[in-house]
Order: sequence, then structure tokens, then C-alpha cells
Amino acid sequence: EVFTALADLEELLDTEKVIIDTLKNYIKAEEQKVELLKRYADIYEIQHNRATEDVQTYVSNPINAYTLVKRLTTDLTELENLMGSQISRDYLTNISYFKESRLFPTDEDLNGAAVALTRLQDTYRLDTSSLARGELNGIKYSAELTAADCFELGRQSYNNGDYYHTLLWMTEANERLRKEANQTIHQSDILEYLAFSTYKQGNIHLALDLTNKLLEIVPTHPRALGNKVYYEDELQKSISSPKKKGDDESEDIQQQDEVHVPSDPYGREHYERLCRGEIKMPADLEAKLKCRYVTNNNPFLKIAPFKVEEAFINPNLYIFHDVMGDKEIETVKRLARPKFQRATVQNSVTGELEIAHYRISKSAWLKEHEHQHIADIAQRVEDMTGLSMATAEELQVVNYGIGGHYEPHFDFARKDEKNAFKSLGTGNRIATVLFYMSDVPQGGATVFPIVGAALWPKKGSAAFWHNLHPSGDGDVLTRHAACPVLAGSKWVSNKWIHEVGQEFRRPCTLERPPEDLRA
Ligand SMILES: O=C(O)CCC(=O)C(=O)O
Ligand SMILES: [Fe+2]
Repeated sequence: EVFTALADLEELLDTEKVIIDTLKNYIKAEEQKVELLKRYADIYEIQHNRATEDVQTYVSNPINAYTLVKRLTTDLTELENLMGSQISRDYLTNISYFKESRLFPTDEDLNGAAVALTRLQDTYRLDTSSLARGELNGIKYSAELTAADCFELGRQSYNNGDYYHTLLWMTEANERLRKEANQTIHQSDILEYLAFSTYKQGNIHLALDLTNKLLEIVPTHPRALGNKVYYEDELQKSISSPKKKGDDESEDIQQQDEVHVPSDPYGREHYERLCRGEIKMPADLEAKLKCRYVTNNNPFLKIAPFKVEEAFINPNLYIFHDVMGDKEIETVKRLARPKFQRATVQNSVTGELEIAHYRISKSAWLKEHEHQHIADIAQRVEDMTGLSMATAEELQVVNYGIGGHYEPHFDFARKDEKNAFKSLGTGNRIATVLFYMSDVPQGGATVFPIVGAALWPKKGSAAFWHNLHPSGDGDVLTRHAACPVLAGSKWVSNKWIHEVGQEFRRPCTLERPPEDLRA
């Protein structure tokens, strides 16, 4: 579960430091052992050479006779003990202590991190070679990947049955390997994955070529020999009964890339374009948007009114600027860290909270009595929105790690959903206030795919919208998502405000919106 939040990755670096020290100490101990063995060998050799100069004289000397025998008895036993000593044992124990701790990554984490990287690759259309050079959208952030690193990404994709990414990363591994002075992986390993995933993607010809190349390097490779026969057979069959056009999966994939599919607002393509910032707001709408100072008739706000920006109309999305201070942000982060759990979502059938791949982040809940800052934030939300906090949920704090995201969803519970709010007696989630507690260098927008709106995180600001129509029906246009974080760490906290208690502040109406706008 380490990969879901950057906060945990920071702690992992501390663990890694201890492991590096352990490794260095172990190497030192092994070096001392080898030094000692060298000294023994030298002494043996000197004595031995002296003896062989004049064997007769040497052995006839009783002292020499004694030392020769001693060298081959007690000295040798000591030597044997030294050679066989398990210096590594203590150091290994030290390492396994860390491996057993809660905060040590597992193979599952490695898989999660690899999947996150391929998700980013797709969402932000990142080219494999640039990624391998440590670049994100032309900006170099990290060290380059070795051929072995790329190979591992390919292998993880392969294990997930994702042959498309296997091909991308194995091809990159092969490219990188050609330039490596100290090769980090065997080409035959790469070729094996490359050949098989090429076959899986429907290109038997190329799969056969790659297998032949593998057999040039390792002529007795058992799997390659078997596959070669199999591919040749398949090709033979396809010659005698040619496939219909369109059967070839690799062709399909290429076609998808070329044909421009108009965006379906519910589709993946549209969502990803919004995340990439490719969908601009219509100019006539942009012209209508205003910025205001808001006092909400609150005497305190006359002195320091809120700076509110309209970010979208229908649904009305607002951005409040500078509504959470750096000190408050630090408090919220500090209190949340030890409570972080992998974020959950409510199963709409059972009503149970569960972990889902479409929401990857860590979250924690903070109560007002935990710190004055948390109480202040709740009061501020009341002042900002004019809504009562009496039935609001606690402050939810969320940290998104590598590729962390939350796919399109509604914050309110739909009519057909089994929901926990009913038993709370607080009504549905009438409105959301989402505080951005960090800047995000790349990615991480909050997007509303149905209407094509995108809000970009800015530290200290907050987004606000109503989830329900005044009639109490859910507003389908508020469907929104947190795009995957491409660079940086994204911290948000949110306050979900409920219906009960708002009767006089946001009176409900009998008038209902058209059927297709309610949920
Ligand atoms: O993090 C974001 O940008 C949105 C989060 C969100 O929609 C949620 O937590 O319900
Ligand atoms: Fe949400």
C-alpha cells in the first residue's frame, strides 16, 4: 500500500538510508575477512617458497617441521572457520527486520507503481523514450531508467496481461541496452517477452523474427524452440486459410490512433483530454465569468472579504482564493499523516466501504476538537458558503501519490444507491468544498467531464459547488474526477455539506430540473 501516497514514500527513503548503511558495513566486514585471508595466504606462500628452495635443510630443522605441521593443523582450522564464517547473517537479519515492517514495499506495490506509470503514460500521452530519459512533458525530473528498469516495467505489464505496454517497455529496454557499456540485462530475456507479447498483439510474423533472433543468441532456449515451431505452424495455417481483414489486433490498435473519435462526454478519451488541458472553455462562457469580493452579509467579512472567482456556469463552480493559510495546511498535514489509510469508496449495492482501483490515494478524517485550525476551517466553510456545518462531515484529508487519481464520480448518493447518509439522518451531500493544499507541477486537475470544466490546484485556494438542485435531486452535471498526478504531490482536504440544517439557508423548491439533469 506504499505507492498510494507520497507521504509514505518519504519515509521509505529513511528506511533505504539504513539499508545502504547496513550494506556498506557488511561490505567492510567482508573486506576485513578477505584481508585476513590474504595475510594467511601470503604467510603460507613465503614459508612454502623458503621450504622448496632447499627441501632437505628445511624439513630437517625441527622448528620448521613443527611450524609446517602447525600450519596444516590448528592454523588451517582457523582458516577454515574464517572462510566459512557467515558474516552476512547479522546484516541479513537487520534487513529482514525492515522488510517485515508495515512500511516496506511488496511485489504488489511494485506492480501498483508500474501500473501508475503506464496510466500516466496513457492519460498524458507520454512517449516511452522520453519517460525512460526521466522526462515528463519535456521537463527532466529524474535520473534515466536503465535497460533493466524498462525491462521490469515491461515484465510487470506482462504479468497484468497488458501486452500493449509490455511491447512499449521491452522495445525501450532493447534500445537502451544497445547503448549500455555495462549491460544491466540479457538481451535474450528482453527478446523472449518481446516475441511473446508481439504474438499476443497479433503479429505472428514479427514474433517469429524475434524468436529467431533469440535463438541466434541462445540456440538451445527451450521455450523459444517450442514457440518457433508453434508460430511457424500458425503462419502456415493462416496462409492456407487467410484471416478476414480486421482480425489482426495490431492493425486495430494503429487504426485507433489515427482516427479522431469525437469525444463522448462520458468516455475515457474526453476525460483524458480534459486532464491534459486540451479542452478550452467556450469563449462566450468565459466572457460571462466574474471575480468578486464576497462578504455574505457577515460583518467580519466586511474587513477581509473572500476573493471568489466564477470558474463555470451550470453547474456553478467557484474558486475561493487564499482561504487556507500555510500554517493551517501544515497542521492539517501533520494531523493526517499518522491516520492515513488507503481511501475507500462506498459500494452502491451493499453500501459497504471498500478499496477500489479507481480511487488511488490515502485519506484521513479530522475532527474540529483535534486542533483550533480544524475548527477554524469548518467555520470558514460556513462563512464562505452560507451553509450550516451542523450536519457536515469531518474534514477529509487526501494525499495522492504517483499516478494517484479518482475517476469520474458524483459526491452525492443517487436515488437507486444504498447509502449510509440515510441512517445518519443528515440528508444527501448538498455541496462540496475542496481545499487545495499544494500546488501540483503537472497533472492533478479536478475535472467535470460532462460540461468540460477543469480546475487546476493552487495552494491555499478552494473549489465550491452544489451537488444537488434546489429540489434535492442530484445534479448530473457535477460528475467530476481527480486526474492522475503526473509530477509532485497533491494534497487536498474537503468538507462535504449535508442537506439537513440548510432549510432556511438554501430553501428547497418544488420545481424540478428536467429528468436528464437529475440523478
Ligand atoms: O482531488 C480532487 O481534485 C477531487 C477529489 C474528489 O472529487 C473527492 O474526494 O470526492
Ligand atoms: Fe468528489
